[in-house]
Amino acid sequence: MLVAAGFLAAVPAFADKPNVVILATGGTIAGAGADVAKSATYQAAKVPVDKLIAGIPTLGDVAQVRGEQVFQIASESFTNEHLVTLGKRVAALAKQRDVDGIVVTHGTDTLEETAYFLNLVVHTDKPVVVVGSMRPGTAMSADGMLNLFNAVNVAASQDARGKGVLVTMNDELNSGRDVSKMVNIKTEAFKSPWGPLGMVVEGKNYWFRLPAKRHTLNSEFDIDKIETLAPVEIAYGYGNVGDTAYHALADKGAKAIIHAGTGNGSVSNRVVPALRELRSKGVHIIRSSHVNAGGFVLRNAEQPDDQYDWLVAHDLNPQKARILAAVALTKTNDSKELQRIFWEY
Ligand SMILES: NC(=O)CC[C@H](N)C(=O)O
Repeated sequence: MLVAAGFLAAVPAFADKPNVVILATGGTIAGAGADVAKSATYQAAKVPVDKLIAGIPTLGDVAQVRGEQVFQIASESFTNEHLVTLGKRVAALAKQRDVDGIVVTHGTDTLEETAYFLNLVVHTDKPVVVVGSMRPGTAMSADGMLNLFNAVNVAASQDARGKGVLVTMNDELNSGRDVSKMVNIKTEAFKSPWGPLGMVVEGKNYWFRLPAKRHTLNSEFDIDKIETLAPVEIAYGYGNVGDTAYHALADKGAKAIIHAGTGNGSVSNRVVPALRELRSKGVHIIRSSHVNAGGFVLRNAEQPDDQYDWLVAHDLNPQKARILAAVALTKTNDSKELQRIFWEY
């Protein structure tokens, strides 16, 4: 930690160790099961953050660590309000001179959404690391302890600065922008379609690549200026689909609908008229793809987006596209601007 000479007297004796704050929100990493064999049936969001920290005595060798219990929930119950509250807390801590890095413990179901959200809206170059686990701490071969140990190491390290929000699971260092839960029963659950940024092994980071998209300090979005997110919903594409869901979501007030399309964001001819009608009424239509290993949706491929004034989410999966649209719509309602944002972030 760099400290101006004039402030040295105020720095406490443990100042040689970086200060890391763990913001706990729940999930399996705070889960508990009935016995050691229960790796998949257990209750999420049970164990308080102080107990998680106390469970890893060697954390004290890495950093001066303290915890805050922000929420205690399963992440499928995260709302936009939870995102805004958490984002503001991360941003406030990042501004503190006595905080060097921040870890967010999180359920894995929507971890990829929160990590991308923080990556978009928190203006800091300090490491922000989001982490979860696939097995509760009460199970044999629980993965949370090592994942959290790695997360604190990354948050405490100088070389993790300026790389955007990171996710450390299964020894990999992934960008919070790219990473997604690909499988829900393996500890190797989180993957980035374009590969990890690096590995964290025995507390040391090994970097192989850098994020190319705008994030954190280089983002035009700032959580300090956001109070609510725009209502954005997702509708799924599949064979025999009809237009009911799209109309229902728009009737409930959606400002944008993410089309979680088949293949490269293709749209059934049974749905196209409804989407054109909704766009003419002001609802943004954003074509994304629900293919598992990573979609890649280009403008005017499959559908004439220029003619219909629709948008494409490019490589963002539907849930990440929802996050970006919900943030972007707090700044602009212009479709050209929104499309620029989808290319840049
Ligand atoms: N592995 C997990 O964390 C899943 C538990 C729970 N569904 C959650 O997302 O919080």
